[in-house]
Amino acid sequence: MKNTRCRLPPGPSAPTLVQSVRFLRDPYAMLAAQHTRFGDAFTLRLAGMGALVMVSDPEGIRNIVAAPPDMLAAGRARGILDVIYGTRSLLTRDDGEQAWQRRFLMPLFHRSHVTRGQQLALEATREAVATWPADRPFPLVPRLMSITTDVLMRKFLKADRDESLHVKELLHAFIESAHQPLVFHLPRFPARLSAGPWQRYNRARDRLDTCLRELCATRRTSPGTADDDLVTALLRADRPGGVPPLDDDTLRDLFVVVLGSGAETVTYSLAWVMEAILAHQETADRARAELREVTGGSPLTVDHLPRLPYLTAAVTEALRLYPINPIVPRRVLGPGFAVAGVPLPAGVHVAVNSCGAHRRAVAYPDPCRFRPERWLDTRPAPYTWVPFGGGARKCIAAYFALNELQAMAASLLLEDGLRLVNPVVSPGRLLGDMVVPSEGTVVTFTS
Ligand code: HEM
Repeated sequence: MKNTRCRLPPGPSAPTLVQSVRFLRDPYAMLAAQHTRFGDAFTLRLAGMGALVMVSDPEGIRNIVAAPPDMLAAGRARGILDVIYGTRSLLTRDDGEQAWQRRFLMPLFHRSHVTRGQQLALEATREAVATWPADRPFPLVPRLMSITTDVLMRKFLKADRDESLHVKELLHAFIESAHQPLVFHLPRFPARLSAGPWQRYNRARDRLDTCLRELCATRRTSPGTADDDLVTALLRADRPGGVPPLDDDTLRDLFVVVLGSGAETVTYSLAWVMEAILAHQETADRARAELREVTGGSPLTVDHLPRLPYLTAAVTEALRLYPINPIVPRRVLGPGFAVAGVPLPAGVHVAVNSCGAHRRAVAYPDPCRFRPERWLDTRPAPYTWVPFGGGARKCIAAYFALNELQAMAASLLLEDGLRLVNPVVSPGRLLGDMVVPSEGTVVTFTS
């Protein structure tokens, strides 16, 4: 261990527990402090990951995301997520099955599906906002989670209203139980002691898994169409010769990845987008003025969305300052990979430090300022804006999610009565492997 420490880029000397607690409590502040102190390459020690080399310069990032899979593995680096997504989906594996699942799922998020996704996002947002409480503070995050899950369910689950509600309830209860810090960081414990948060987690997982197994059984006997039902599409998929059809456990993991991680990532990103815009009065006024001009007072439709350059810039800028996955990790599998000239031994983790990359002054003058204008005439230079990761394991839904975010933000901003209770951007806290606004974005709403 001592040797390994000597060979890695420098980093804070505090014990793993102390570094982990700091990261858990305020990930952005912790990473910014280390970036200022050590520069573009430094080593953290975090519980569940061990030594983690963080990289934020474009060339270093390119080297990470372009490394061959037998040198750096993404799935194995995400092992901490097994507690939610299991071990059989593309998220947490690196083999030929991962490649097959990726090839199968990517077309479902292709550009040709974006307009439909935005339409669903506008409908679901409008319906939800009509039910929000007026004139009293409430956290926006759970309400956004409900909308983003509805969008994905309407796209991927052919089910009646009651069945959808049931699946949604079980999915949310399961995710919430898995996010309890004790469960998330010590998931193997419940095998020996089923009590407290582990007991809640085991029960929630069993209920969800039973429901999804029943769903698979129903789809086997009375399928939907491959166009509107993910389970049917997966059951009917052509598998390469000799590869067995997908079993229920794999279908379960894929379902939880697409609906669960899909909804969470969009929810937390949207919460940051809304905090950033609403906390900056000039930005909020300008985005609302743009919306009013483009819609001309008529209801917002998907046709208006491509004509909102300022709002699009504000979304891009919010994802720059508040990337929900500030650590995009890979596991070093063998010799040959170096960071800043330091060869990394097998077994350590190396990660794209998106938080650091997004706050480099050379790429972004006045980097800590929220300034959507910087995007009005510019596109990000390669490997300087990486909220969706990169390379062969880049997010399969990046373009789809970006457009969904823009549609939902537009719909929410048209509500003039939506205000932050405390009009500043909150610090973040870690929830699972994502950063969320610490208080869940508390707002008031006057209809
Ligand atoms: C704003 C929303 C989103 C953000 C910020 C986001 C971010 C990310 C990031 C950082 C990665 C890791 C990339 C890497 O390791 O290089 C990733 C991977 C992934 N994302 Fe997303 N994501 C979002 C939305 C979604 C949605 C809506 C879905 C599906 C419905 C999705 C499904 C996936 C999957 C399956 C992977 C793993 C791909 C693989 O390993 O081959 N994401 N995402």
